[in-house]
Amino acid sequence: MKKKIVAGNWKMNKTFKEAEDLLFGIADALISGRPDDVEVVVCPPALYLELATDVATEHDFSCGAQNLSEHEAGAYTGEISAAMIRSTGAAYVILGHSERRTYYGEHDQLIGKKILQALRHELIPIYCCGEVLEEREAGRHFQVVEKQISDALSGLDADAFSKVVIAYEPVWAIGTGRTASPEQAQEMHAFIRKVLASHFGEHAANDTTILYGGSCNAANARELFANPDVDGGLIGGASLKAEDFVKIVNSF
Ligand SMILES: O=C(CO)COP(=O)(O)O
Repeated sequence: MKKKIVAGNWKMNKTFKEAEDLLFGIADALISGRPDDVEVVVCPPALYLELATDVATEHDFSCGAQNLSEHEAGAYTGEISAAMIRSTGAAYVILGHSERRTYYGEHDQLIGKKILQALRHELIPIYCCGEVLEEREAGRHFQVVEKQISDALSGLDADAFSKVVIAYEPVWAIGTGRTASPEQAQEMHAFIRKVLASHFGEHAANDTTILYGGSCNAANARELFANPDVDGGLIGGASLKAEDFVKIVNSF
């Protein structure tokens, strides 16, 4: 089912005490007011997931991880499995983020395996796609995003899309302060829905929640979320301050 979501990707930030403060800060700010129909998702480093889900359960928000292993279990030093993440009470997992593609060599085929692994363990993948600046300037952004979607999601049945979130994150907008314009975001989100319809059917297109990510903040969220195909945001920097993050939640 398509829904409104605001998700915070903390990336590799916060010590334990800082994470605790931020989680309680978010909980407090949400108590002061929030729209009923927006799901709030917090994605801290995996180390803090159990703590986060404890706070989240009491304050009606959800949690997600930032990555998982494509393997089930076993001798994979340093990896974290889907079952482990699910056992903390987390409901979501960010997969295919451009930072993982760039710094850790993740590619669509591997990400596709991780998506299936997430679904197998009842985690909702937030699949990130988006072009780099060169690709946009060359007019290849639609082609790039279509390929990322068809390659990584090719193993899914049409029914799975009710349990998949897509985040369009143009790489040139991530952490740069340069946001996609509301028109650019809407244009790409509508295109993603068209791609989903043509590869997986109308249901997949209508069921899938599509978030925008890339320098989304309290000042520009309202304009971005006002677009018919923008179902919410995946927030990086602005999710690290409780007040800013909850302002974004209240931008619908
Ligand atoms: O990468 C992002 C979320 O996953 C976006 O990061 P910023 O909001 O810091 O640009």
